[in-house]
Amino acid sequence: MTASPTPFAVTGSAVRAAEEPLLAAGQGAALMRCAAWGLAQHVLRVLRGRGPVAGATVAALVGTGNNGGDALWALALLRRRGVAAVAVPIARDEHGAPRWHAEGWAALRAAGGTAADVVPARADVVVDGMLGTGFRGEFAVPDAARGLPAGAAVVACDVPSGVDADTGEVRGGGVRAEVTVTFGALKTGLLLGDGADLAGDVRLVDIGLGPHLPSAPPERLRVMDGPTAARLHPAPAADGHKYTRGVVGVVAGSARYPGAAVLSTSGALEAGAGMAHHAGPATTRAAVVTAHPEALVSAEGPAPERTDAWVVGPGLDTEDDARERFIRVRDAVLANPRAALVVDASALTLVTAEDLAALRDAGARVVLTPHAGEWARLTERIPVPGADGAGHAPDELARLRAWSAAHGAAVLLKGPRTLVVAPDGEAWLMGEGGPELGVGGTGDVLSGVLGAVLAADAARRARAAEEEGATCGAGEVEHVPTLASLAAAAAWLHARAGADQARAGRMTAGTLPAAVGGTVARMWWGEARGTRAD
Ligand SMILES: NC(=O)C1=CN([C@@H]2O[C@H](COP(=O)(O)OP(=O)(O)OC[C@H]3O[C@@H](n4cnc5c(N)ncnc54)[C@H](O)[C@@H]3O)[C@@H](O)[C@H]2O)[C@@H](O)CC1
Ligand SMILES: Nc1ncnc2c1ncn2[C@@H]1O[C@H](COP(=O)(O)OP(=O)(O)O)[C@@H](O)[C@H]1O
Repeated sequence: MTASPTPFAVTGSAVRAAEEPLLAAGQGAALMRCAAWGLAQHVLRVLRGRGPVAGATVAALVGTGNNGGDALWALALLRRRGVAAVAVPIARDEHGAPRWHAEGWAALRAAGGTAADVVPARADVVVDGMLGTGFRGEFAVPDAARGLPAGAAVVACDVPSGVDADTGEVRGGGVRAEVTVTFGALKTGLLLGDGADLAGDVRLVDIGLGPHLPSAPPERLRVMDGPTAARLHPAPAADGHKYTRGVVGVVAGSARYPGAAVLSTSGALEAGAGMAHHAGPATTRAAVVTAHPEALVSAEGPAPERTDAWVVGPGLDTEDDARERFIRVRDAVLANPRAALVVDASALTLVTAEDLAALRDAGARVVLTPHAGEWARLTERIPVPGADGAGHAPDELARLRAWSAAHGAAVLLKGPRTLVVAPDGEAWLMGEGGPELGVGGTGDVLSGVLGAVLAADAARRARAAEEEGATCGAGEVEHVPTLASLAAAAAWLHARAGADQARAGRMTAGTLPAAVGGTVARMWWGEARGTRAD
């Protein structure tokens, strides 16, 4: 199987930096032509979806910089396809002449395009070529961009105007696009925050920047997808057994919240754990074995040295013995830091900066899994370093990275766009799934899925280390999946399962683990054996 490359995004600033050597080598015009050609192809695609191309009208709102230049060149190409191409400048000089890319306008005029003060009411497509990666300060929406024809599709050139291509922040006004055609690389600002809401369907046009783009964190934001998740959570080896598939310790649930123990343990088992061992009070132990006869249960949990990953937190009763239960898990991981640790739900209110420091110093692989509210409360207790008085660093991704780096633990911030960051700045976006997951208990399931994915990885590492020892280190050192990538893969599996089960008309967290099982089975063994989520 040839591995498809994992999608990624970089900041707009990184793209600008990547362009610099090419601009210095006199390739600016060629880059722009390339971008304009890609933009024109996507506008044609939109036009074809609406009717005949010849005779259609495309207007572009054109700014003063190269973003406007792209739009003008694209209009010139479209004009040659029989499209009525109209350029609307958004800035004029003191003599009333448009301030825009001179060569682009000359090309459009030569092709038979026209200029106008307003977007014609008959426009089928409006290209937003006002501001791209050069956007600074605030965007005051010009009159020409207000009240666009209701039937026109808006296609943004590179970045919707008003969106910060680095962060997704919208400053001043912002343009809402149906399609954003972006050049050189996906921009992080199109995948995060309000920028993601405004960008619509994002299409990437390769303009040959690849070798010049940054390859390392913190510039890259990787995007989790199915093939990548499948590589990170592979089918068990033919000679695999329960220990090589990973043992998950699940410290969850309480007399008050027994269901969380069931959901988390079910998530671990259905995601393929070799064994799940639940530690809890009699009530939760009974509930877990009733739901899963294959689960092990005890008051104290599995032996630290036999455990590959621990999940702690879902449904702990913080008015009861929750801190003691958390400490037992922390100490088990300190005793065997080969085991990964998932800190979820109630445990997010129990973990201290000192706990995290001890775990980091022991080399443990820790992932905290807050939703937005838990993240806000966590960072009140354990602040983001460098945050201003209001507790705000520049943007969410930067805050996550700063916190993770300071405390040596990965963070998986749950939500409609789940983000995972690791202490070295590695970051993943998981955009799979939708609001069907927004029901109580789905996070508990995720904690178990995450435990299983991390346990499988820890068990594989242990086995590889043993085999390495047996061959006196002669073997090749394999690529080691990172903690952040594994966590993002688990979130992808969970979200895909949610989408699968929603399509099948099931909407509760209780049925989600079975859908996880179906999703994993399809991933491992193909459609024929993966029927449960259908
Ligand atoms: N640099 C290159 O070689 C390439 C650039 N490309 C395009 O060029 C764009 C970047 O071009 P530029 O660097 O010229 O930047 P932009 O065209 O994004 O914007 C710069 C212009 O907008 C003005 N401006 C900035 N913030 C403003 C605000 N808040 N309100 C009003 N005006 C504002 C600036 O004064 C400047 O005139 C990219 O997004 C992409 O579309 C592509 O053609 C590919 C090649
Ligand atoms: N609108 C949404 N779109 C996509 N995923 C969502 C949405 N709302 C919630 N989720 C996902 O659902 C899960 C909810 O987890 P959590 O808030 O911990 O719930 P609980 O504590 O009830 O188990 C997370 O994986 C989150 O990413």
